[in-house]
Amino acid sequence: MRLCHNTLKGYLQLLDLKHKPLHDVWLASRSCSNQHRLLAPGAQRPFSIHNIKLAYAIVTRCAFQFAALLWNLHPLRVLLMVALDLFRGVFPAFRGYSQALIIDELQTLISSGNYTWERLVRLLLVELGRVLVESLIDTFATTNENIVQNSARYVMEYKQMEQRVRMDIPALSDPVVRDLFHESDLFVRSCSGVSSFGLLSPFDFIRILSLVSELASHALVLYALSRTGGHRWLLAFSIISTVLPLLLPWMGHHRAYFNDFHIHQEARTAAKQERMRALAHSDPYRPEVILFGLGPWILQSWANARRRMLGIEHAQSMADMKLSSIFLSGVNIPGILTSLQNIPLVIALQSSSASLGSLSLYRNSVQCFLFAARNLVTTVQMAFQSIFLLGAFSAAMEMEPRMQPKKGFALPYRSLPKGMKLEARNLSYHYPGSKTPALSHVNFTLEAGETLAIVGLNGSGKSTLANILLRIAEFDGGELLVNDVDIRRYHPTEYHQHVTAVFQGFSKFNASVKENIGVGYVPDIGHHAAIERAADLAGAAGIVCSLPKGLKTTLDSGFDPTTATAAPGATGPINTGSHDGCGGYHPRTRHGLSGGEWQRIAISRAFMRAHRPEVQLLVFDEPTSSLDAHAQNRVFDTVEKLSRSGSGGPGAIGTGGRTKTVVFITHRLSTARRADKIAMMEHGTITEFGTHQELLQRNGSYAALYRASV
Ligand SMILES: Nc1ncnc2c1ncn2[C@@H]1O[C@H](COP(=O)(O)OP(=O)(O)OP(=O)(O)O)[C@@H](O)[C@H]1O
Repeated sequence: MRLCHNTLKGYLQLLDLKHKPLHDVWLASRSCSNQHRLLAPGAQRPFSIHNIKLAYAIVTRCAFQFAALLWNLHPLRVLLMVALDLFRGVFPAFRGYSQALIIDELQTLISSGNYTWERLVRLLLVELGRVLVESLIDTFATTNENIVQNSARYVMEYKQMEQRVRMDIPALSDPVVRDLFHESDLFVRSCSGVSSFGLLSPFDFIRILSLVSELASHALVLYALSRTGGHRWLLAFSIISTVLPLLLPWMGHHRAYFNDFHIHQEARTAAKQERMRALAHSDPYRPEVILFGLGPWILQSWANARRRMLGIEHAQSMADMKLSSIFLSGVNIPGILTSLQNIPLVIALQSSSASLGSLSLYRNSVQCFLFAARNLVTTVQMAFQSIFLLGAFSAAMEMEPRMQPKKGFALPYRSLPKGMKLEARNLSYHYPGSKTPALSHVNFTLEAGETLAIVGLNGSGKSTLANILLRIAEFDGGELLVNDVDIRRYHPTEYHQHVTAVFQGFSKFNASVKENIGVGYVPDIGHHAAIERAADLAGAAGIVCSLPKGLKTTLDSGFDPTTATAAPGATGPINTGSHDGCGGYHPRTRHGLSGGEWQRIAISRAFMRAHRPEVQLLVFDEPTSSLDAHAQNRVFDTVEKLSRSGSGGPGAIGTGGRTKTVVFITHRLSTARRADKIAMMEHGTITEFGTHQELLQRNGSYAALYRASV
């Protein structure tokens, strides 16, 4: 009755898992015995009943999709791959049989003294043919498998990147989502055998088939031999002595490896060690490392982390030693048991009429069985871990960006002729994990075509407000109406086509000037004229002309994510290089730019699309903080022209009526005077809002206005 109850409970749990979102099943596999903690992303899951149930739930939901993905790539090749893997499994048994026939023939030759070589030569030729066919099939199977594997990796990498670029900031700022993508990435990389689990691959599932067929073929040979020889006890002895060495390392072996505390401590220490190593190797950080004399501190911190790491590794190995006992690890028990397998052979040789060939086949089969069984255990362990990564991959593919409107709620963007109308009502926003709000009850209305300057102290929420207006971040309270429609009803991708911006922390790419500017409007990235026009509007034409290769000059951002060799603010050109396909090396020069020059490149990027008729909102977050007074005025004059229609038809700029709304963020009240309206921000809220004149009247003077903002 009790058993029945437990079975029912287990079944209901499985049913429950079946209905849980895949993401939740994957997350459950990361739970530790300490309920408040999760296993680090990429950590191995313990082999427990709970995890086996989770693995089963993942396999039943994802294996078919994964198989379908492979099938859709190359149906014939996949079929061939599975068939050949099954077929290759029986090769070792064939090999043993063929070699046993040769040994038997040799034994007959020697014992009978009848030297007719004809049959032996025939057997040798057959063996040669077998080796040839085996290696041909092996080569074909490996090539076929590589093609399937590479295609699968291509498709999965593509899907993974597609999801990555689809995700918005609210989704990616969730640490669980970041971990999910991390494990999904491990799964994709594991397709070519590269992952934190070692030589793991989703193709391990297929390798299991091959190992099972190998085991079955050896078992069949052993069964046939022991039946004809009549020595079943020999077979039993061989099996026990074969299986025991496999079981020994497992006996009483709860590895410290799976200890939650050790996993977390190890992950933290490894991260610290890696941070210090990166700091020592990185050139972008070099000026501050030198200036602040960070060398000894880096060394000390790295050494502490390294020593702690070695301590953890030592503690783990001691725990392993304790569990499997010093005696067992000191004496080569598996070796002794393997040599014990020779005993039945010697007895059989003396007591029966068994031939030398059949005994050698017997010995070979036992050895191969042992080897294949060991491989199977390792492969199953790997495949078990792979299942959770597969779960992460499939769950990541199901993720939806958080800012996407639900079906039925979405509306197409509605344009107004004069630009974008913005209306914030009690807008509030908390950064994830932050106790104090970055924005709190922000209220303002900006009519279409008006210019708004947002002024405030550091940390008052200006950039956060800009990101919300640009639909980069999602607010968590209040309302934001764009052209009288709730902004959450617009699809972010569509909305972004109607805005352009210069971010305070704009991107600097290690790429040509052309690409650095052209990404502002990708359809025109190849049009030199469009890029030159944008650079000219931003006052960057002179910079481009002075560069050695003009628009084609490769810029140095000061940060290289792959090699981390470039220095920030480098005054001279830096040499990096690229390898050609023929083993040659071409040194490539990257050109550094000053802070103000980079800022003009970023403004050019925003100007690539600012003139386009569909663009209705221009947001500039501290666009001129590094520019001299002359350049600053020039940029603001251009922004003014860009926000008005010209006489040259749609897209022309000039002095006509307003067609775009402009929001710029500044610390300077003198700059803010250029705007139609000024918003003074303090502690995440707007304390003053109105025209320049209104604010002056309310506060009396600039000084009072400034004090009001402080
Ligand atoms: N990613 C983040 N996570 C948590 N808090 C953040 C994050 N970014 C900004 N904040 C906090 O939100 C508040 C507003 O930041 P915001 O960048 O909007 O200020 P700002 O007015 O633009 O400042 P500055 O003039 O220095 O650019 C600050 O208190 C800041 O510490």
